[in-house]
Amino acid sequence: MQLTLTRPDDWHLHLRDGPVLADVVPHSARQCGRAIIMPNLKPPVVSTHQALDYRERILAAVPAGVDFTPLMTLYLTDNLSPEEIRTAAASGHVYAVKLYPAGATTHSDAGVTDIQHTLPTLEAMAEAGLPLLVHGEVTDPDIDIFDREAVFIERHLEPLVRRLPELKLVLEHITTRQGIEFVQGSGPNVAGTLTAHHLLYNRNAMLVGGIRPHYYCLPVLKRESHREALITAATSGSPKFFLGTDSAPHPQHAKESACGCAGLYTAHAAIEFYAEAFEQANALDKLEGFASHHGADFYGLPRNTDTITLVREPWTVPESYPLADAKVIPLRAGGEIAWRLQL
Ligand SMILES: NC(=O)N[C@@H](CC(=O)O)C(=O)O
Ligand SMILES: [Zn+2]
Ligand SMILES: [Zn+2]
Repeated sequence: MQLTLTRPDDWHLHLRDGPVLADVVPHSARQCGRAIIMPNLKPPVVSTHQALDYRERILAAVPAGVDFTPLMTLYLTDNLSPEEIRTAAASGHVYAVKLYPAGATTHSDAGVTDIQHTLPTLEAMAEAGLPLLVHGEVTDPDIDIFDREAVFIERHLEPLVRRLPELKLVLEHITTRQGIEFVQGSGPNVAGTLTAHHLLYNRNAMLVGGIRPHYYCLPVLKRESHREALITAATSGSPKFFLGTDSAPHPQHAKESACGCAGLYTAHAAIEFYAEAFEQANALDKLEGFASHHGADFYGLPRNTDTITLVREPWTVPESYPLADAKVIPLRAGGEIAWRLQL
């Protein structure tokens, strides 16, 4: 069996920086035409100038003969100015701004402490048509980690959408039924990305039979009823939902630790994982819209014109991939994947 689709794009990707680029960029570049590159470097990408420099370093790691366009983003802080938004939009290479609540996830210390502080900047974004990408979790220590997405929507996103109804907004890596309902209940300028791992796994994968750090990410995997809501949305054909892997490489030692980092590495087989999830839901006919059309349409970019082909031919994922002088343990390490990308 074979499946040919318009080349997908990844609307949420972490590539990191420095020598690891040479190891991780080729994985995404062989599948995706474009990717929205997350700005949570250390220090974060907070200016157009930094984003353009980072873009050059990514391009230098794209293998010869491969066409891959990094779509850069800025990291929203309490201090990002409306002027910088206009510069970013005019650069032609910055496509969105990322909101991390301070302390919510990996490298988010510089994040926003109060969305109210950023309103003039968000207004400039609405004017420029630059989307706000949201890591939607509260950081309030009183809120249970499994409830942090739902509470963020109620406390912050719903008021924000009421305050700035014209702002384009993407709720990233949705993990709950409440996240899906928020996107469905909002206007056409509000969309959501879904990761392959949240479509394939519930929290048992992380916690049954031992604690499995390579399934730990933020927002954390949720219970099965939430996963089912994500699958229903992804396979619904709604243009509001599209592919964003959130592939987030961490060195093996940083994850296999008493305090392991959040993030799953899925870029080595992203489209194959999504194909598996859609096949399980009997909805392979909906994969192309989700992976290759809806995101480009939302961002107002042309769809890719070339195609990829997946063949139903199982292969075994390596136990690890190199990550500069360390290793990254990919999702499904040592296990089988049903679909293979034909090169
Ligand atoms: N998803 C994760 O668990 N981690 C991401 C950050 C993020 O997307 O929140 C990372 O940068 O490692
Ligand atoms: Zn995030
Ligand atoms: Zn992410």
